Parts: sequence; C-alpha cells; structure tokens
Amino acid sequence: MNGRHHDFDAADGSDVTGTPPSRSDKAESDGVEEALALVGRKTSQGGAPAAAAGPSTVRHRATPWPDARALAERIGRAAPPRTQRVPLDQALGHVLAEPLAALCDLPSFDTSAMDGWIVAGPGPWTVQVGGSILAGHGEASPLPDGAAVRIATGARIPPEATAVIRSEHARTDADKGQLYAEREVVTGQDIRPRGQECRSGDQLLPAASLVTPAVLGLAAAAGYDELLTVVRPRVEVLVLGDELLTAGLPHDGLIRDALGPMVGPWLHALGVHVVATRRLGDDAEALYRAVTTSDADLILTTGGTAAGPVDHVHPVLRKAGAELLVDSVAVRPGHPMLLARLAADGDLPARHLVGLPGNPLAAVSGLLTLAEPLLRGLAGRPAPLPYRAPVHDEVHGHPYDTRLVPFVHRADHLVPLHYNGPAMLRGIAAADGLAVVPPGGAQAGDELEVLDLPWTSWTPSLVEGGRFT
Ligand SMILES: Nc1nc2c(c(=O)[nH]1)N[C@H]1C(S)=C(S)[C@@H](COP(=O)(O)OP(=O)(O)OC[C@H]3O[C@@H](n4cnc5c(N)ncnc54)[C@H](O)[C@@H]3O)O[C@H]1N2
Ligand code: MOO
Repeated sequence: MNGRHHDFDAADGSDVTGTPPSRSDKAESDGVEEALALVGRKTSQGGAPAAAAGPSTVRHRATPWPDARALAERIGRAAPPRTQRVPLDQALGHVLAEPLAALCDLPSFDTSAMDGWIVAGPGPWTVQVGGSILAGHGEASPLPDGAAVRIATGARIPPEATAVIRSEHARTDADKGQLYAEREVVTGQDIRPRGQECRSGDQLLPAASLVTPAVLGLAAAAGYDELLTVVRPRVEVLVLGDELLTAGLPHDGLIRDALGPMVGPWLHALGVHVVATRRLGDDAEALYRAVTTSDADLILTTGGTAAGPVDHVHPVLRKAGAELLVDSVAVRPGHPMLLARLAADGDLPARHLVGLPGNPLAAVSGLLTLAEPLLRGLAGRPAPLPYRAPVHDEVHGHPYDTRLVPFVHRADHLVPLHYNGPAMLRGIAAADGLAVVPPGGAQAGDELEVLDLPWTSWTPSLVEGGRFT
C-alpha cells in the first residue's frame, strides 16, 4: 500500500452514492459495500480471495481499466473497413478513408492578393483605359511594359505583369494618365503564384482525418465534390428497467429514465449513427429477441448487468451464445460493464454488445471505457493524443481500481467535482471531462490522465445532420 488510497474504514457504507460538498472526500464514491464486493472475489488462478492478497498481488476477474480500453479499440480496428462516397454537404463528421490529395494546383492561376493596380516593368506607369481586371474572368491580354490596369483581389494576373500595387500605396495623375508608386515596388509583390499552397496530387491530409468544417472548405477548394469516407458504425441502444418513466416526476418508486435521453445523443456526438433507442423494461424475452435480431454493429444496453433478480443481460448473452470478452472492469464507477461478441448468424454479421451499468455515472464510465474506443476503432478515427494535467486537490483512490472523476479545468489545474457518485449526473453535467485517478489515489499537484468529453472540443454531431443548404 502506498498510503495514499482511501482507507475503507468508513463503516457507514452510505457513501457509494457520492458526497455532497460539505462532506469529506474520504467518503466519496466508494465504500464498505464496494470493498466487500471485492472480498471473496477469486484470483484468476482460483486462489485466495482477492482482497486478502493486497493491492500489489491482487488479481481480479475484472479487466484492468487501461487494458479494457485498449482491447475495445483493437476489436474495433480489427473489423474490415467499409467505405462510401459521400457528397461534401453530407460528409461533416465523417472520417477520410483515403488521403485527401489536391485535384488541382492552389491557387490554380497566378492571382492578385490585393485590390489595386497590376503593373508591368518599372514605374511610373501609363494607366490603361478600358476597365478593371476582376475576379472570375478568363485570362486578360498581356500587359505591355510600363502599363498599369486596375485589378481586384482574386483576379488573374495578366501575362507579362510584374507586381501588384495596393490602391492605398499608389497615386494617379489624371491629367497625365500616370500611376505613381508611393513605396518601393518589388517584383512579384502581392501576387499569389499558381501552386503556392499545393500542386495537383500533393497530399493535403492523411487518411483517417476527421472531416471538420475546415476540411470541407479545403476539399471544395481543391476540387472535390464528394469524399471517400469510412461508413459510420451503427448503434442500437436498448434501455432496460421496469422502474423507468419517460415523462413527469418520479413517483411510487418509479424514476425518470436518465440514460435514454443521454446515451443516444452522446453516441451521436462521437460521430456514430444511432439507429434506435428502445425501452425494453425488464423483459428477458424482449431483450433476447432484440439482441439476436439487431443488425447494428454495436448493441448497447443500459442496466441489468449485475446479478439482481431482473438483471437479464448475462443470462441473455449466455442463451444467445455470445462470447464475453470483458466481464467487469477494474474501474469505479462502472465496474459491472461488459463487452461481448455475437457470432454471425444467418444474414447477420458478427456484432458486438456493450453492457452499460444502470447507475447513470457508471453508464458514462462504460461509454468512455468500452463503447468510445470500440466505436473509434470501427469508425477509423485516430486516438486523441493522451494528455495529463495536475490535479488541484488530493483525490482519494480505490485500493485496486481506477477511478474516473468529473473535473473542471481551472487555471491549468483539474478541479475534481463533487456529486460524483455512481448514481449521480450532477458532477458530469458540469464537467469538462473525467480525470483518471489511479489505484491508490493522487496528491494535489499529481498529473492525471484526462478524458475529454465530445463537446468540450468541437464535435461534428452538435451540428444537426451536418448539412448546409
Ligand atoms: N450484489 C451486488 N449488487 C450490485 C453490485 C455488485 O457488485 N454486487 N454492483 C452495483 C453497481 S456498482 C452497479 S453500477 C449496479 C449495476 O447494476 P445494473 O447494471 O444491473 O443496473 P440496474 O440494477 O438495472 O440499475 C442500477 C441502478 O441504476 C438505476 N437505473 C437503471 N437504468 C436507469 C436509467 N435508464 N436511468 C436512470 N437510472 C437508471 C436503477 O434504477 C438502479 O438504481 O449494480 C449494483 N449492485
Ligand atoms: O457503483 Mo457502480 O461502480 O456504479 O458501477
């Protein structure tokens, strides 16, 4: 033991639902109940109970948190990539399936960078009568030495011209029909030469780049009408629980469904296609039917992952012949989360299922631990660059498990938020992300890994449908 972790002597056992700000962090999300849940858990060799072995030697059935994330991503990346051609106005938020290579030179002709005068040779110059050279027109006739013509930004440079003089740097003598420069004129000034930004065929962006608004602009400038992108993974969300209301106030032991309204939009913000969110109650038959007939790439269930009388996820997966790849993760909250593989069956290809625990913050933990890396892999998106930041306060840890704690960025530090209990969304709703607290906890100033939320950086799917007219 390193002396940092939360000691589990808080015998009231009441803290598993989180701590209001007035209470000590000591009693935050974990407690006696969870410590007891570890007691009696066998080592992977079927040896002594895990809790008796101590943190350095303990082996859980639970997959370590970093391994669970890495495995989920590997599984996603192992799927054969599917690609499609998408018109530019529907490509926002997609991922490029091939490098973006310029289809033309940019600029595609020598062009004026300023409004002013195009001149040939040294001045003063004779102003040519007969209008200006404007953007959007074909090539003008060659400019004789000593001549000047008005030119607009973006207009083609006529052959033989040598420089552009900005209007504010030039003076005309109307009587003499002459143009004088008020500053030294350098050959080529304010002319953007053809190919300055790229030559046709140059790689502008690598494959796997996210199509952002800027990428759409670049692709259009470089001549694209459509893009080859990775097909978005399709996800079906199954919300389990007879106790859930879809409207009104909680009453008579019934509570509002907090996951139906949250999980679909969260997935959407990750750039995937949510085919449906269905509420199935605690009906094992309905769950079996849904799981065995869904053609989504990923089925995501909420609730029913534990071992209660109506927790149907494990029995249904067994009945469906699913292979459990991850069966609980060493993370708090969210440890009952699971990942399973459903074999191909008839017309249905092999698919995956992620079971999110029912407690709402535990479900968020499952989303970020298993669903997000898996979907990132399936979507061909690169992993975000991992980053760490110092934590402002001491954060108690779990003795063996990783903790995910909602935080806000304040003056280069992560400030952990209260209301981080497994059943609470009050912290995460105000958060910039989740701080990854290693087993044993962290001291003030320790650098913690940070998980961003999709909307704390720009996200494609907050722009509904990503279309423009
Ligand atoms: N004997 C044990 N019991 C429990 C354990 C354990 O290790 N041993 N783990 C606890 C933990 S941790 C969690 S998390 C939950 C996971 O349970 P389930 O995935 O089976 O979820 P449910 O029992 O269906 O629900 C748990 C909790 O969450 C509420 N819930 C469910 N769905 C929603 C929803 N859509 N919106 C809002 N709230 C929801 C539900 O009413 C329960 O209060 O198991 C513990 N038990
Ligand atoms: O408390 Mo559980 O850890 O919500 O997953």
